[in-house]
Amino acid sequence: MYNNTAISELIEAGKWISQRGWVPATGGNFSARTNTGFVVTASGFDKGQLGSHTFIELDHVGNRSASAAKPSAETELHLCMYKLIPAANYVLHTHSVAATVLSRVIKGHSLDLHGYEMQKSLTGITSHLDTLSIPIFDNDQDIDRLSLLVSDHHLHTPIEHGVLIRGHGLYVVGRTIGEVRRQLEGLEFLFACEIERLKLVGLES
Ligand SMILES: CSC[C@@H](O)[C@@H](O)C(=O)COP(=O)(O)O
Ligand SMILES: [Zn+2]
Repeated sequence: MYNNTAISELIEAGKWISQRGWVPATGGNFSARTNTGFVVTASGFDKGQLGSHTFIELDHVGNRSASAAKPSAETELHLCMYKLIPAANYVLHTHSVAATVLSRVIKGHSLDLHGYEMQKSLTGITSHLDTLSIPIFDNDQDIDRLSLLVSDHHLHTPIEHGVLIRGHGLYVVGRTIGEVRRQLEGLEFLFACEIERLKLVGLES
């Protein structure tokens, strides 16, 4: 993947994600694997108004070439995903209301969804009877420590679609820009459904 292609795809994705309200107030960050490493959004920009100057190039181990802009504060989590999941070529991190609230309301270490036809929008899920499990990690301002936790977890339970960070947001991965966008949209739909369901039946159901 060439840097310019990746950057254009992420700029487009950023507009779409922002229109849906999933990256308010500069929240969120995006990246794509490239021939030389990966590109990640620079820190503190509105992710709905990205331009080529709002991306930072990093190599395979996360070292960056000299640049005036600062890479995302959560770059280490993107690097972590690329190291853990060889098939992941895109990582989108969003801060939707649904992901933020649901990850707080569920007290355990995973959100387990079943019974929804739309689970099939996630790669590898073929039935509403399957369980779609998204791990939840407690938020931590120390992103290196959080990344280590994610890496340790992956050793016994491989991350397939993404992870939730409690009270913070979602990280979703994909092989292509189309796949990562579909998985993000599918998960957001399911999170919204699950919140509505829990409001009606209560947390224990
Ligand atoms: C707007 S506060 C959110 C940030 O702390 C962070 O969680 C985030 O997603 C954006 O950080 P950034 O450094 O712009 O990539
Ligand atoms: Zn964030």
